[in-house]
Amino acid sequence: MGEALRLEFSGPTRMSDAALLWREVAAAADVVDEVRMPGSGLVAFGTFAFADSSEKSSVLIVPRTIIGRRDGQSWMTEITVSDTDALSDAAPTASAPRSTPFGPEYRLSLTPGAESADGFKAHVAEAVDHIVAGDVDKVVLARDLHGHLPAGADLRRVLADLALGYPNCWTYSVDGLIGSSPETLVTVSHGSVTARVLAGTASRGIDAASDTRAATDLVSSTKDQEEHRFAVQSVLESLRTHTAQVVTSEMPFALKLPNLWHLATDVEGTLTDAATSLDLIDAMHPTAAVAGAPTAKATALIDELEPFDRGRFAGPVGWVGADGDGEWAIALRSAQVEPNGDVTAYAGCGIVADSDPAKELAETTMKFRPILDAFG
Ligand SMILES: C=C(O[C@H]1C=CC=C(C(=O)O)[C@@H]1O)C(=O)O
Repeated sequence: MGEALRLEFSGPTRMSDAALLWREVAAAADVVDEVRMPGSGLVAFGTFAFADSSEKSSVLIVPRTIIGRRDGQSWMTEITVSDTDALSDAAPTASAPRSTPFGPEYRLSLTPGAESADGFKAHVAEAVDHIVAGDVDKVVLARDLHGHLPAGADLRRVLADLALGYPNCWTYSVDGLIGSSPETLVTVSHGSVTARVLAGTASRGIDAASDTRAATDLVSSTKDQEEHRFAVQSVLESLRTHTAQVVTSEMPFALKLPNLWHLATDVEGTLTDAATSLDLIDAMHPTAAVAGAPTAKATALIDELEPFDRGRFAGPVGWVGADGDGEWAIALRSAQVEPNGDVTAYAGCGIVADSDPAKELAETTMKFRPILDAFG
């Protein structure tokens, strides 16, 4: 709740700049932390733009008040900035913030934005041509939906729906970016590094038998395995300079979400240097799960084919503590809510040589479901 400190970044060095500045902020802070749990004490919440050239800012926000809960224990952290006049009214409050009832119910419909359904299929077909021609191995293409929030709409309604509907995902809300992501970019905790890589998707079955078949087919699909392999390789490569003893599950497993199945691989390693979670997101973003492979060629093709700025969609979203530990998800199944009420939602899919434009379009529809249901 509130903002004690807001740090903004942009351009290709947005994450390394954030890592540097956060070290300075943390070193200058006086922290009294009796709880000593991940997320207690000084914490910043962040969301970073996907592209180096994005118009959208990347931010680290230190709230004035944080209510934390972990393993059955709850705490409250109050944060003030002592040497800034503008924040001199940020004196700690003696009592916990009061809860307020949700605002009135509302519904929001989202309609195609800069990329129509037909436009998306045409771009997927173009991407397949590039892959077959050997220009790139995999590229992740997205489309966008737009809407406008009614005045005074209480976003907590949408967040509550997401959190309750997608309990095994990360529900997030940072500077207007909201969503429920199933994919961890990286978690850093006391020298250990973990990540969950997702790529490869199938719809849920309509009954138990067809659902099991959908999962089995996904695990044995060569198209999805290929899509997944690129994503795991990109994570392992980017972790290499900072970690040792990196282990992964031997075979990708099928991860069940309420709206779909994903191919998933868990990765675990040990930090070999003083890298913080911000240094790691800088090293890892963008993985092949959201950009493609090889990275530079895939991001160039995204720039060429997608008719919009992704903003913070598919960028890192999460938190960092004073010691640099933190948890960062990839901002998938997301929507950006602007202060004027404009809403843009995004969903994309990995395109490989065997991709079929109509199936990829259907996959984006499945991936929009968490956001559409929460607003609808
Ligand atoms: C790009 C998205 O999903 C990525 C993560 C999991 C599975 C994916 C896929 O199967 O294409 C994508 O790589 C998205 O949800 O917008």
